[in-house]
Order: sequence, then C-alpha cells, then structure tokens
Amino acid sequence: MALTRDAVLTALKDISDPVSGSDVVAAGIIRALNVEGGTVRFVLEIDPAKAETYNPVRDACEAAVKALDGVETVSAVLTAHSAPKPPPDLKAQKAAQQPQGPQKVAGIDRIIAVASGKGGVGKSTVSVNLACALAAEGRRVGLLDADVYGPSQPRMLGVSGRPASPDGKTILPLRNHGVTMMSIGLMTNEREAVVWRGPMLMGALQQMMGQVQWGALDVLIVDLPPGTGDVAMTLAQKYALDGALVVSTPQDVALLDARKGMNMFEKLGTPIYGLIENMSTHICSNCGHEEHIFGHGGVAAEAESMGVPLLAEIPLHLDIRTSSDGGAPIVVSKPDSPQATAFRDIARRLVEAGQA
Ligand SMILES: Nc1ncnc2c1ncn2[C@@H]1O[C@H](COP(=O)(O)OP(=O)(O)OP(=O)(O)O)[C@@H](O)[C@H]1O
Repeated sequence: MALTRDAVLTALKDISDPVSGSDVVAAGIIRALNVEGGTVRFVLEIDPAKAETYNPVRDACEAAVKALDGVETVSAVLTAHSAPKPPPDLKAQKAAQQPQGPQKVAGIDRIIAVASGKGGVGKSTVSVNLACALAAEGRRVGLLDADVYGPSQPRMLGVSGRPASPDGKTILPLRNHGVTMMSIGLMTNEREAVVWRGPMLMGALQQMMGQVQWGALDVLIVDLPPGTGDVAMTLAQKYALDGALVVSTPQDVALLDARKGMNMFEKLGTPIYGLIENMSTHICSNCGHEEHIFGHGGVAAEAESMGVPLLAEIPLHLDIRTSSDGGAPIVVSKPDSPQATAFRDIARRLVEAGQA
C-alpha cells in the first residue's frame, strides 16, 4: 500500500512535544509535510531559543516515520517561528553580543536582490541571465530563487531533482552553468499548493541563508517574488543587502509598481543599483524588424527622475524565452547574440563598479 500523509501524521502523534505536553501534531509544529514515493520531508516549526530541546524530538520524529512501511528516506528540519519579543535583557554584556540590524552571511561577500513591482515582467529571466553572465566573468555566483509563488529557476537553469541533505541539517545546493542555485520551491512538492504563512516564509528564508552550503561566493543574486511583500522586507531587515536591481517593462502600470518597489528599498536603506527595462523593444525573429510594442522611454525617464542608472534595455526576443525554457539561458546558449550582450553588459558594469 502506498505511503500516505495520514500514515505519517499518525506515526508522529506518538511523539510528544516537550513544550506543550501534547503530541507534536496536536501542538501544530509539524509543517510543510511532503510525502513523495518513499521520501518524507517536513519541518518542525519551533521557538529558536528551544532548538537544543527539540533536537531529540526531531530525531524521534524521524525514527517514528522511518519505521513505517514504504519509507526510504526521512528529512526533518527544525525551523524558527517568529518568537514573541523576548523580555528586556538587563545584562548589558549579553545585550552587546546580540546581533544588531541586518547581518552578513558567512562566506557570501555581496547580496543583490532582483525585484519587480509586478509579476511576469521578466525578473527571473534577468536574474538567471545575470547570474550566468557574472559566472562567465569569473565571479563565484549563487542564485537564490526566493519566489515562493512561482519558483522558476530550476527550469531556467536546467537543473532538476531535489537538493540533498546528507546530515539532515545542511542542504546541498544544485549547480549548473557555473552558478550555484537553491530554490525555496524545491523544499515543497511542485504539485502541492503551499500556503506560505509569514513565519514559515521567514523560517524558509533563514534556512536558505543559513543552512544551504553556498560555499565561498563573490555574490548571491536573490530572485524575489514580485511586489513588496514579506520576503523582500525580511531579507532586507535580516541580511545585509548590498543593493537591489528593479526590473520593469515599459508599460505605465508596470512602472508604477516598480516605483513602489524602489520606494520600499529606499525606506529599507538598500541602495538601488539600477533599473532594467525588459521587453523594451520587440525584435522579430524572422525579419529582425524592431518595434516598441509596450511604448518607449518611460523606464529611462523614471530612472532619471529617481536618480538611479538605467542599466539595460533588454529586447523582447523569442530566443530569450526559448533558451530559458530549455534550461540554457541565452547568455549560455548564444553568448554572442545582441540579446545576450545586453545581459553581459549589466554583469560587466556591476563587476567594474565593485558591486558584483
Ligand atoms: N526579454 C524577453 N524576451 C522574451 N521572453 C521573455 C523576456 N523576458 C521574459 N520573458 C518570458 O516571459 C515569461 C515571464 O518571465 P519571468 O518568469 O522571468 O518573469 P517574472 O517577472 O520572474 O515572473 P514572476 O515573478 O511572476 O514569476 C517567461 O516565459 C520568460 O521566458
């Protein structure tokens, strides 16, 4: 008989939660349970201050699930829920040791967020091509797909399969075209709709930053979800973001949303490295005829009025879409094409400015 979620939950009900006294399922700490064939994954969402207490609980949960018929591998990870504010710490010395403001991530020299105000404007396409172009410039590049609502980087970078976690604590990222990549989407089942609540999102982001073995990176590109939501805020507040790139199409409505995105970064104190206009002009793949189907000049004017550089005008070209869909972004599959050159120019510019 095939292994089911219910069978896993029933087994987990035998494990008690040391904090509430009830079982771990009733206590509501089992999250993101994913059963795929013989592989079972879930997280225990806990108060980070009680991580030590929960290590044996995690081991007991893993053992209970492993004992079920049909289970081959079990991965249970502790993630932090957003703990209520701790009482004020009166010991000055201890307070001095508390992390202050956004933190650097060990081994990662720079973090650049790629954002857009609106979905579908090509933020992921820009992120993956920029990452590949930076790798081609000899930079050690990571790409974090934080777009929980529509993770697309595994497909665009041509990687498949699940990241391994040999010790159940650290996560091995995937790698292709010289880019080290991890996607929050790989933590869930593709067909399973996941409702990402704020705390879970933060836990997942913290896991991505702290538990993924990125290795030494010159730059980590973070492909954010569209808009000015929780992920962008958490990222900028918790981690030392060096800069942000904002992608927009030329239409007024996209620009309006892009402005909101830029305002958010300004408020968070993150420098905006530049605006990128995507789908700037349409180049017919048959005759080469060029047409500004979404209008022209708006993004350049916006960049000027905001006082940020317009880093590139990327054309709308069939090759850009088909190459990403095929897992070898245009910068890799046709590096000398004018379309790829637009992305490579951004990469060179960022490297020259010491930003990547
Ligand atoms: N310059 C371009 N030329 C041709 N196709 C493009 C271009 N930019 C993006 N696309 C295509 O448009 C679609 C949307 O792009 P993409 O997924 O990068 O957008 P996004 O802003 O990351 O979207 P979301 O955040 O909503 O997932 C994809 O199919 C992509 O291949």
